[in-house]
Amino acid sequence: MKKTFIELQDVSFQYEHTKVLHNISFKVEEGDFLAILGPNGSGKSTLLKLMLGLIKPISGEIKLFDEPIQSFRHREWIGYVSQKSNAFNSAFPATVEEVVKSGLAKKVGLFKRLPKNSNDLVEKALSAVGMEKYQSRNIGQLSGGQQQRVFIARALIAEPKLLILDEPTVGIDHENVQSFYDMLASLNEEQQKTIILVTHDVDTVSNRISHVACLNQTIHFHGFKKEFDTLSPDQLNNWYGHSVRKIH
Ligand SMILES: Nc1ncnc2c1ncn2[C@@H]1O[C@H](COP(=O)(O)OP(=O)(O)OP(=O)(O)O)[C@@H](O)[C@H]1O
Repeated sequence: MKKTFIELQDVSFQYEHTKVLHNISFKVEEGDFLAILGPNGSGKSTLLKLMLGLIKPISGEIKLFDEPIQSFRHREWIGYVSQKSNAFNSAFPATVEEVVKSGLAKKVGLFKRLPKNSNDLVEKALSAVGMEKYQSRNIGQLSGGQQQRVFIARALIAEPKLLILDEPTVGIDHENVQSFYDMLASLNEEQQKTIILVTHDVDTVSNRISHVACLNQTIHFHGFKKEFDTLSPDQLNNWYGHSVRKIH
């Protein structure tokens, strides 16, 4: 039987007086490659923050790797790449290698000595995202998509079981989105990484994704990508609250 990595049961959340999430229940299992899809303001980032334990629900229960989130201690099992991580300007004084190495702190502790094989680990993480040739480049000199790959490598170096990516394709031009998804699919299939990403853009829900969850304050649909493809445009428009295009 597949292991459950994340489970939410009747989770609700509000900021002061604004209700954001209502009775959310769903599971993410080992091996899933899940896209959480929802319009701007639908609560996607809030849902990720709840899953990461950065905020607490007002009601409901969250489990990580079958343990209540309150007692879960293996933070290094979860790699998170936030929406704003690739907002570097070209003068930022850090190389790709340094950025990726900084991800080791999560595994070995902030002030501990880096392992002897840390250079090999950097190479391995960079090659998993197709960025091995950029090791000594300045991070600020890379494109948005390349920076995003480097930040995924920084998460990968701590060897997480689960990768959580907030709007990873923002800043990647249309021609490069497909190869970006191919890279994520190879992390999912060849390196057995379970992946959750959130996106507001229906057009970027690639065929490489295995599952889709549609979120707008609550979960309107959660199932295989193939089932998602059979939904009518009207259903999708209803959940979104405005007209959206679905090309896949
Ligand atoms: N710290 C906060 N305090 C009060 N309200 C907030 C806060 N953060 C988010 N919100 C509100 O909660 C709602 C959901 O925000 P959230 O960022 O989770 O949505 P999202 O789906 O990730 O949006 P986007 O696609 O624009 O990033 C929005 O109405 C937002 O204005």
